[in-house]
Amino acid sequence: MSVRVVARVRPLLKAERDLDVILRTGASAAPAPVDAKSQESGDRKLAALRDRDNVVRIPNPKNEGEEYSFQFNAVYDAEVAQQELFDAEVAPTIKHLFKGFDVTLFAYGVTGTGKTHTMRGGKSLADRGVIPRLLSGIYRRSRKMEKDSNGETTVQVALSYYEIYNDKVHDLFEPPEKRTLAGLPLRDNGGKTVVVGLTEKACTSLKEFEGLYDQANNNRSTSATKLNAHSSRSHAILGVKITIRSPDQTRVSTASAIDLAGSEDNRRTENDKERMVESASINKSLFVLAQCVEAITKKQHRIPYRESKMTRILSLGQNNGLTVMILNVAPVRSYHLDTLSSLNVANRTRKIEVREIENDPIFKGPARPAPRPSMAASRQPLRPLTASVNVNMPAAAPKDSEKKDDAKPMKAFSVFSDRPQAKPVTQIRRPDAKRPSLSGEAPLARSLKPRQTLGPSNIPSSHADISAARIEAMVEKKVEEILAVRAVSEQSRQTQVRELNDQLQRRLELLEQRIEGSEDARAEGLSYLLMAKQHQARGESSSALRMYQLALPHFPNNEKLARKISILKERLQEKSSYPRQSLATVSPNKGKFGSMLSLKKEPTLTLLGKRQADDVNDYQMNNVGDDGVSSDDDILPRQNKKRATKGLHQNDEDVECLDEYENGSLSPRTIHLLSIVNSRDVSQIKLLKGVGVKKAEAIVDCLCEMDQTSSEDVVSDQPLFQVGSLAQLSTLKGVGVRTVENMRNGVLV
Ligand SMILES: Nc1ncnc2c1ncn2[C@@H]1O[C@H](COP(=O)(O)OP(=O)(O)OP(=O)(O)O)[C@@H](O)[C@H]1O
Repeated sequence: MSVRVVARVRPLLKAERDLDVILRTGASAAPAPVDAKSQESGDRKLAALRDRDNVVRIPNPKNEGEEYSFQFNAVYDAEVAQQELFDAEVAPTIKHLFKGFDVTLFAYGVTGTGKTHTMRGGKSLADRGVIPRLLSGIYRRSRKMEKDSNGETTVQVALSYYEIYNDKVHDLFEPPEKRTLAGLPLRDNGGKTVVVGLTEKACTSLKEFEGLYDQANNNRSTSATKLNAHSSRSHAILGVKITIRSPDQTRVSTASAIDLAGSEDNRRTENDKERMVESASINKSLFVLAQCVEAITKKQHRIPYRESKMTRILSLGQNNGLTVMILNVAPVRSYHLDTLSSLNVANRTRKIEVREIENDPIFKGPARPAPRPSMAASRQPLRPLTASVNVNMPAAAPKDSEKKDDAKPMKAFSVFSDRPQAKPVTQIRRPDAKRPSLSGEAPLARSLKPRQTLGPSNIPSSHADISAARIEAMVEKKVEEILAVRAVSEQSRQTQVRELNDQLQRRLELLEQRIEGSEDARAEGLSYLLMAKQHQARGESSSALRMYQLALPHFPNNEKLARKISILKERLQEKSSYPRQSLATVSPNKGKFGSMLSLKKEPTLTLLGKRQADDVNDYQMNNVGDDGVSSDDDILPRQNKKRATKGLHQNDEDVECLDEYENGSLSPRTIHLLSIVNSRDVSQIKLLKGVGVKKAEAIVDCLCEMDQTSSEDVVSDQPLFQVGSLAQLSTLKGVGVRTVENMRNGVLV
């Protein structure tokens, strides 16, 4: 089925005069065939409505004696009310919508020709445009469907509404301050172009719709121009998605109602810079639309859809379902060339075929094989309407006029060269019927030369003899357009660059963080390795093993490290099978846990006792195998007897300290010091006087080993090992008496 194209001529506005009317509408010499089926079904009224006047006639701008005529599916003159247009063109599409077909309705035309009036309309009931009437029809049909099915079928209506302003998509359901510079992105989804991140609002009644629609329209970009006090500066697209759920299937279809911005001649609009930029963007997208239409009808390989967001979304000729184009035209001379250009585009659009394919329903229950799985996704082939040859040429066109045109090149539209006819002024009515007629004024019509020029896309092919002045004007217009387009692209390029910079900056930061993170992790791993080596060098194999194991996650694929760990494990296992009795016999005080645990059991260890313990330690160290691996060596802290004896009597503090060593009574200072050590918190311990990070770590490691060994060898829920005295503290690995003194002296209580 081809795109249905209907023309609507608007009435004269207050500032326009009857004398300037140049358009004529009239019945085609070859009326469109009335659908036999609809007659049979008794729908004669609709058939009559649609079989109305279907030709628009416009004089040749260069020779007023000649007239071009364009035939459309229907033509609605100035007297046609909103209701009539809706009943004839839009109401019939609603039933298709409910059968699962998508419907696209769009208004096309020059600025100020009545597109918004047609689509949105006025506030009064009679003035309501196509969109509110469409919604009203949808709700009425939904209620009926739900009622007829006794509530088994439900219909949900959801709305989306967005505009394309300066080739950026903005959600009209969102307030303008939420807009981003780049607008919303488009994506291709199964052959359809979708806007990503668009708000979809469920809407249950016409009243709710009116509220939403009015609110959203306040967000639309409109401005006053010289040609239209409320000119739309954007293309507005309303999507009405209906979801019909019956017990066995769900059908989704969408009606898209599009109010395109109108093309404008900037010499007539006297637009300022901002309006110029908008205008250039509007003109560019409409120019691309015209190019798409031309490319489709000429069966060209490449259709430039992607050159503008509007053409991408409209996807004329690629969208399934039904498409109705309403061409809005102004009847007056000041629009002469623009009207001619619009008529040309619309005339070509008629030849575009649209596949009448309904959306696939979603079945409930077990999955059914899709009837044509490839069809839903594949795009339809583009082809011109084959039966549309010379559609504008009325069958009864005068033969002599054909002969007369023999020598001329073929025209895309028919030309009547009969005598100038009386202008059907009665057809072009002003909206305000009470307005006094100006027909008595001096006939200025002829003196008013059209100031606008044709764009290169829409110059009729017969215009071989265009005057130099006209060419100059065309060139001037084109240059202006190109400059404005450049301004738009420069603006968007700068935006892109800014966004790119932001993105790059963010990525750089992330990268830095990652590198820093990995470097930190590597440094940590290396420090574990270093500590492991130090432990190993000291013969503390189990500590070394622990450090190697801690290093392993930082070097996950390091075979050497894995090998070291397994060797150490083996050695430790071998050693753990050594008889422990030897130790027990050496020092009955220590029991089987070695010196530290014996210290734990003897918190009041004296220096003498300590020395005895040291002797045992030395003995044990001597019993360690060559490889330094021993079951107890890692548990037994080394002593620094020399340092202990040397530093104990240095001052009063030392004396107090010595007392504590000897009698085990703990001062608040010592209790505090021990609580810090027992906290096993490296960050706290390293702050103690004379203790750096390494020493703090060594202390914590030593305590952890004690915990581990205690829990492994004694009882699993053994409480953590606690250092109970200064003496005990001084026996820890890396801590001598001197260190204990320092630590204690530094503690403030
Ligand atoms: N059929 C009509 N009956 C009465 N008034 C009309 C009709 N069509 C258009 N008008 C009037 O013409 C003027 C311009 O119409 P409108 O704003 O709809 O044009 P437009 O094509 O949407 O313009 P733009 O592209 O600049 O947005 C308005 O004042 C509108 O009320």
